[in-house]
Amino acid sequence: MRILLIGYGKMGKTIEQLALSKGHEIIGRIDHNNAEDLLNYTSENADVAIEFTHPEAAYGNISYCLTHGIPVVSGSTGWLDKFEEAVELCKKNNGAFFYASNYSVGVNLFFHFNEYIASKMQAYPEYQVGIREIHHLQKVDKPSGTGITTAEGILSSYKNLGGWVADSPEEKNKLNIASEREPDVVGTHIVTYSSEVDQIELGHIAHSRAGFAEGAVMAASWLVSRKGVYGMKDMLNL
Ligand SMILES: NC(=O)C1=CN([C@@H]2O[C@H](COP(=O)(O)OP(=O)(O)OC[C@H]3O[C@@H](n4cnc5c(N)ncnc54)[C@H](OP(=O)(O)O)[C@@H]3O)[C@@H](O)[C@H]2O)C=CC1
Ligand SMILES: O=C(O)C1=N[C@H](C(=O)O)C[C@H](O)C1
Repeated sequence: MRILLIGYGKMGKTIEQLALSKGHEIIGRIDHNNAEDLLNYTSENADVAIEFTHPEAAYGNISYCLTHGIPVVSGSTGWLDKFEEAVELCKKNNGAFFYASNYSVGVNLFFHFNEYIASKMQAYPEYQVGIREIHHLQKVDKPSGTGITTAEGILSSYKNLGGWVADSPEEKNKLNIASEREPDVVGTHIVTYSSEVDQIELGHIAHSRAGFAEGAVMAASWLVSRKGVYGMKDMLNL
């Protein structure tokens, strides 16, 4: 595949290495400094774009791809207030758009088990549920996209909780997502059910960015022959 990398930071570089090792071609690398070079790309020269940038930049990059016939795989977080607009744009342009807050297969299994556990735990109100996410110091958004997806998985069963809150454990009728920032932590997510007498935990710890890159390149290969809006549940049949 001829891959256009939009975002050439930690993820862009990890994806490049993996994609080259699998025999793909990187036809362009876009970052903050050469953002206008995006205008050089269309469906004529790019088979797919893989976009990992910044909350402020993601929607613009995705909409460019969707309006220029380039299938786009995005992993950027912190921009999802515009997600429905991206979905509409994709439909209007008969485009192809893949989004995941986390491309690791392990995290998507964690999402699956998280939903199952929540469906059982909601019957036991003596357990208070909470989420912790821990990331490196360079992360610009919080809570993490993965933390928010985890919260949505719990809230689909916990109808009595009126949404999630960030770093506000005192709001007892909401699901708290606690964010911690520490040097060199790739991405850790832990769901805790805590009672007076015991505690149950489900967690995922990423040891490197390789799992995110694997999933993103897999999604790009999967998307190029499709039209529509997709996520990891579609690709992995979860
Ligand atoms: N879904 C998933 O599985 C994962 C998602 N992420 C998410 O991916 C995103 C990127 O993460 P990461 O690579 O670690 O971050 P980095 O900060 O290392 O890299 C971000 C890159 O985006 C570039 N960028 C910023 N603004 C623009 C713009 N306007 N146009 C084009 N490029 C731009 C930056 O350029 P410059 O350096 O010049 O500013 C940099 O190259 C984040 O939102 C993160 O949360 C991360 C890991 C996994
Ligand atoms: O910024 C990161 O690094 C990560 N971001 C994603 C998120 O916000 O969930 C995924 C992963 O945890 C790493």
